[in-house]
Amino acid sequence: MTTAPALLPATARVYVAGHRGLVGSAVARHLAAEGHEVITRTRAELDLREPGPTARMLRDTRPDVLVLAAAKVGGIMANSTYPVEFLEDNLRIQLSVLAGAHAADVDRLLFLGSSCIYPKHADQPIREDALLTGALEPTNEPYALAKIAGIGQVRSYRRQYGRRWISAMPTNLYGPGDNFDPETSHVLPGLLRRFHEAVAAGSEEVLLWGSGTPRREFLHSDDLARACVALLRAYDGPDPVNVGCGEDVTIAELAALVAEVTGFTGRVVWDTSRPDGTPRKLLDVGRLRKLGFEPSVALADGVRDTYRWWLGHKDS
Ligand SMILES: NC(=O)C1=CN([C@@H]2O[C@H](COP(=O)(O)OP(=O)(O)OC[C@H]3O[C@@H](n4cnc5c(N)ncnc54)[C@H](OP(=O)(O)O)[C@@H]3O)[C@@H](O)[C@H]2O)C=CC1
Ligand SMILES: C[C@H]1O[C@H](OP(=O)(O)OP(=O)(O)OC[C@H]2O[C@@H](n3cnc4c(=O)[nH]c(N)nc43)[C@H](O)[C@@H]2O)[C@@H](O)[C@@H](O)C1=O
Repeated sequence: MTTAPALLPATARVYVAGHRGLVGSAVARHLAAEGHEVITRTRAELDLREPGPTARMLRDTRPDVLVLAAAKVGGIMANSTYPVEFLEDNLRIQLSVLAGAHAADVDRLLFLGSSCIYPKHADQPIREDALLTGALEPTNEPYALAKIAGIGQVRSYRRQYGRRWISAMPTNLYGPGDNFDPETSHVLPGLLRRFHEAVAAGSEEVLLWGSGTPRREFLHSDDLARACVALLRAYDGPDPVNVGCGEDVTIAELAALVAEVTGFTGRVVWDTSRPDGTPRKLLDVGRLRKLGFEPSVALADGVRDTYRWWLGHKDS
């Protein structure tokens, strides 16, 4: 009787696509710390939207495992302002990377989607089977559609070719290496920067977006990386797996925490001309917990750690 090879052999060579990003850098760090050879290419070396060069690189390097953490990513305003890039760049990256990985016989592949693939008014906490049961949140529908297509690609390669490929759906992420641009970032780095600059300028007031009432769940990128490794090691099924911490906060509560961390004591004013986005997207993380994963970074610690990182890097 032959047994299937281990899902993540200790000697596996792993290509981390997007290794300079928030997620890719954390995943690459964790895999390297566990002794894996990590293969990387910068965007200047390889534009993953291009199928020919992507297929050639994969054929030449022959990774055993691929983590797709390269994508067009951004906060609510970036998604609303550049819907074409959020749809097309992501579709193109997914098409060229997955087809190239199949041609290069990559045994294990982890595709990263996002909690925004679920319907805007899904029951909370959101289970994986809520996928495709209702209308999406308009501010990020193009991005969500590309990510839903990616889940479909993974499932199709599994069904037609027996590939041991999987999909993970992370909640909102943050950590060292995040994007702190005030217009295109996600809320957490955006708030750290706004509050920091208000303190530096001696301002009494900080202007934040929306109403402050939407709820979001935040996971540190180190926890996400640990979850990715756990999934590669233990999971081999067609359904996506939610990755979160199981708790959420309102944006107003997050603002209070960031004010405390940055030392801001003034007033918060809400700019309701900016979108709120989805009212709530707390993930049901039961499936991930069954694999033995528990997050280890508390939000307050993670925010402090990310603020420290940014203070050390903001001028470089
Ligand atoms: N951040 C979050 O809150 C969440 C992220 N995710 C998912 O996690 C994954 C990683 O996101 P995150 O790390 O935050 O994103 P980042 O923007 O931090 O990193 C994305 C990486 O992809 C690379 N990249 C983008 N386009 C191309 C391209 N055409 N060719 C080659 N490389 C490219 C970027 O390269 P360069 O550095 O050169 O720009 C960057 O290294 C994505 O799939 C995202 O959807 C899911 C849920 C939440
Ligand atoms: C990860 C996830 O990220 C995005 O969805 P989002 O969760 O809505 O994104 P966000 O982090 O940008 O905002 C969260 C909330 O925070 C409020 N908010 C207040 N003040 C600021 C602020 O200064 N910046 C930002 N960005 N938001 C702010 C903002 O109005 C909103 O109510 C999509 O890309 C989606 O596709 C996706 O996958």
